[in-house]
Amino acid sequence: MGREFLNIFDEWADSYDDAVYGKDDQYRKVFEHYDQILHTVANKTRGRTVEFGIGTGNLTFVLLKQGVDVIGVEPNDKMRHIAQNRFPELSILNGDFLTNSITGPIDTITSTYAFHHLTDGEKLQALKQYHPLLSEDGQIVFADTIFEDQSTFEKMIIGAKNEGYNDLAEDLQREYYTTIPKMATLFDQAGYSVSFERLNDFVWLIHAKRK
Ligand SMILES: C[S@@+](CC[C@H](N)C(=O)[O-])C[C@H]1O[C@@H](n2cnc3c(N)ncnc32)[C@H](O)[C@@H]1O
Repeated sequence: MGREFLNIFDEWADSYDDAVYGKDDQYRKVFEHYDQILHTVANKTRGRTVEFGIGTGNLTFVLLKQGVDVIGVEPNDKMRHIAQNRFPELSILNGDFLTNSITGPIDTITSTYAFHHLTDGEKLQALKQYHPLLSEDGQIVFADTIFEDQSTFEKMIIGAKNEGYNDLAEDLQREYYTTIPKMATLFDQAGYSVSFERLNDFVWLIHAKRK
């Protein structure tokens, strides 16, 4: 479940790092301040940490540099091999947000640019699944594309089309991007208090603690 977009990363794996560092016009705004976003997430991360959807390992790199005890989880074979070659010593599991062999206690669950691969129903399921695995002061620190409300979301799709960014417009309509009010409800229903902080025009920091 939540694995329906994995084939996109078979194609994207080799050029993914070019996109995050501004070489793909369509995604320039999505990845604006990418390194700063990774550092914002890493600076909030502490203790035994699980990172989902590590991709080529860019957040992982920052976490390891900061001495964080991290376990990576990545379902796409190509992405996982890139990351494993980059960090031969690191434990990187073949799993996803919902199906994995992670056991608690975990102090931080983190992820960047990946939680939108789950439907809102699956997001709720994942958040409920993590609750008993988190230590008493455990936390979730995500950065992902999310919109203030439905009308902002629709304007971003129209904006992408007007710019001729058809891949981006298609992506925004294909994957499971959600809105802040909906995400806040999901965290509340799963037993967390949550806060949001804007990191660029598309991406917000989502920081949650067990209630
Ligand atoms: C846009 S990339 C983000 C990579 C990296 N976290 C970053 O910030 O650059 C999304 C990653 O999420 C992974 N992914 C896709 N579906 C997933 C799922 N259901 N559970 C966990 N990871 C998933 C993809 O394989 C890909 O590596």
